[in-house]
Amino acid sequence: GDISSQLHGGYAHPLARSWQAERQLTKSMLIYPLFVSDNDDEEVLIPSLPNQYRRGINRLVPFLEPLVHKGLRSVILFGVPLKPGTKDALGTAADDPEGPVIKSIRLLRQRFPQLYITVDVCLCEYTSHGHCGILRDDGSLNNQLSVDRISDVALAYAKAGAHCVAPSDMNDGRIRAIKLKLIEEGIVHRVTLMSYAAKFSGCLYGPFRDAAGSCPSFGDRKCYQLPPGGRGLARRAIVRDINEGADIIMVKPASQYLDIISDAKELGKDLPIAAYQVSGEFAMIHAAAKAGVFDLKAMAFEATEGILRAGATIIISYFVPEFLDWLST
Ligand SMILES: NCC[C@H](CC(=O)O)[C@@H](CN)CCC(=O)O
Ligand SMILES: [Zn+2]
Repeated sequence: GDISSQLHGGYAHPLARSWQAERQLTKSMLIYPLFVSDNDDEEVLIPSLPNQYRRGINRLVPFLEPLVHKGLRSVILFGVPLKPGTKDALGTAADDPEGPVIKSIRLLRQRFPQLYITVDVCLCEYTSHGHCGILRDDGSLNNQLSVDRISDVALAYAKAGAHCVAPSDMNDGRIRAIKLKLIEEGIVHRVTLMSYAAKFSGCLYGPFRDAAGSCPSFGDRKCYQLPPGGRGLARRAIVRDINEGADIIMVKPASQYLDIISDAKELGKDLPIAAYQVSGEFAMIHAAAKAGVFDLKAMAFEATEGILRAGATIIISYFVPEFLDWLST
């Protein structure tokens, strides 16, 4: 038949099939989420998040040592304050110099000099109301107070030694505020600002909230995380955060938002794009594999193929320990 109709020859061999992909998954693309609590010696399985644990600071090094040896390059830290009385309306504990996050930043920088330490910046784990900011009397986010507080927390983490701060709060203008404080402090040259620029509200964060104890005590996050149908809003938020000084743009969740990842790559073609395969995506793949829908490893890889194809070159995933075993580079 007509020669232009013949495509099979271009992917007849496994290597030729791998050449068809613009981006290949490598260990250096992977960031592994860690839950660090203020109970120094605990190591507690998180029931809704398969194989994931909440750990106290004394359990981090023994856990990470073999992973670093296998090629783990980066982690993202989430603080989980468990001590009663820690939470308040302002999320005061978020930048407690004796808190689990700041102590872990110092420990990991000292113990694993090559490990790139990313730190999530938010207040929802530390506020009594569980929202990602400081509230007005009517329960809505007070933008000015929230942005002031979030940028103070980001600065504290950066001063403690974080290579990267990643504000997941979704308050308007927090990227600009963080960038300005890093500049004023004279450390902007050594701190990456990764924005959760397009982060959508929805039902895929449940297991994380179980792990982090970060459920909103009332209402929801629909007035600050993006509405799932808001493609235009996401494009506007991505452009805004690039203009406010973000060094990396993140889209979250990942597999249900591949068009947004593609938009982020188009709008931020000169920046690395990150994607967060969230707790619900991860738990769903495990649950389906357990139900016999597909092989776990095959689906873990197929999900990342889509995320890479859409344009991400950084993936935050709870599968990272497995990928360190499954990948050769
Ligand atoms: N700061 C918000 C945390 C947010 C979940 C939520 O909206 O509660 C994500 C963490 N950045 C959840 C991540 C996940 O589900 O894996
Ligand atoms: Zn939050």
